[in-house]
Amino acid sequence: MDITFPDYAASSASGQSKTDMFLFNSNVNLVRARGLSQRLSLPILSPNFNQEVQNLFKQETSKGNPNPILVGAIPFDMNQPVALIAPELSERVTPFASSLSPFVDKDFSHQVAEQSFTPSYKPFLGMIEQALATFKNESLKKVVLSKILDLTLDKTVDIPRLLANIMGQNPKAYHFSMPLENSVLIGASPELLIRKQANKIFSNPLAGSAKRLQNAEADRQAAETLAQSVKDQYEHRLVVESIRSSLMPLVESMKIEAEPSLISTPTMWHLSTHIEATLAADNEFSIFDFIKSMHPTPAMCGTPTLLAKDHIETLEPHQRGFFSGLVGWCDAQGNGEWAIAIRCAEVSANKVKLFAGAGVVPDSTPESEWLETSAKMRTMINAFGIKEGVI
Ligand SMILES: C=C(O[C@@H]1C=C(C(=O)O)C=C[C@H]1O)C(=O)O
Repeated sequence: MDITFPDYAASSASGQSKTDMFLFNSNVNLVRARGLSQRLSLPILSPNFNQEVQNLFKQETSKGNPNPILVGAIPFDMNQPVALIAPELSERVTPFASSLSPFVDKDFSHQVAEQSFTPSYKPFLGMIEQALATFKNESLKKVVLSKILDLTLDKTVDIPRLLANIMGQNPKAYHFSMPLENSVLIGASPELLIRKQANKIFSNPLAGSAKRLQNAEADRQAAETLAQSVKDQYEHRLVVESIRSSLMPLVESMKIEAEPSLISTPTMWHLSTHIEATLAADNEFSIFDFIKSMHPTPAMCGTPTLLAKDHIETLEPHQRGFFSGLVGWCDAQGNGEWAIAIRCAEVSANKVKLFAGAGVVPDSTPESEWLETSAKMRTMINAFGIKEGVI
């Protein structure tokens, strides 16, 4: 790679890094990649997907790359094509926390020229009401419904500067910047679907949310209320149970924290559970086998999965694309990391799409789901330095 890791902050701050650069940082691994050697764009559920991945790695190795990787994004709907590439150049390093969050760029700001929600306020409330009515006569337990905020900004977004600001404001998040065909998918996700390191698997599902508050005492109260909330604990349990049952047939042993803990981002509180599993030494699973079995979890889709997915398709007026899908990387040995594509934006020049979803269960209320989804958009609103009250 032409830029060594320690000068990353400087290069991104001075705009040397281009919008065609892929970056994924988990604070365990920092992966940067540039250029296209090969593209993979079939759905992950295609019967020949794993074979295509293997062929691609073989070809990369025969081109003289001893450690090829695949980087990119997997959509919410696994029947849609992935956007994965084998890059021309890549590097994977262990990041040093001190050089990862260069600074919060106070001068980075944007004005909003136009904005619109899909669905807008009233239809969003109607969508949640329809979901609540469904709980009464179907076996649906939870469905995650989302909205999109389309913004037209006063100027073209400087992607490297936005990325530096995302990292500065959210040092503990999974940072990503992924070039798509006509846009860049960029964000700071708090949620890890899977990290695979040799025969160890880690997952950190979140579900159950509360907005952070300015006043320290009120903020602490909000966290306390979330921890005690029967509704949020139920929403969370559905996710953990689903991950447990999808991992069970593939692993030798599994450790799941008995109780969820509270985690915070600069804008939200969440209930979080750490899951760790060990695979049999002679296992031949690829990381994509785990993804196919785990994704989409009830944190992004609902319970039961297929029924919830049908309801999402009927109720949401928009296509999710890569939102609530996955962003990450993997190598030919089956190691890799995939974060959930939330708290992110799709940026194309001065056009920005923000996305946020919320888990709806029988105790949900339409207004609070509207407020929760708006609060989740704050991560990216703050990263763009948008000061006026758009949400
Ligand atoms: C869907 C999103 O967030 C997810 C939904 C959550 C919830 O419903 O409480 C919490 C964290 C995430 O798993 C999002 O941020 O858009």
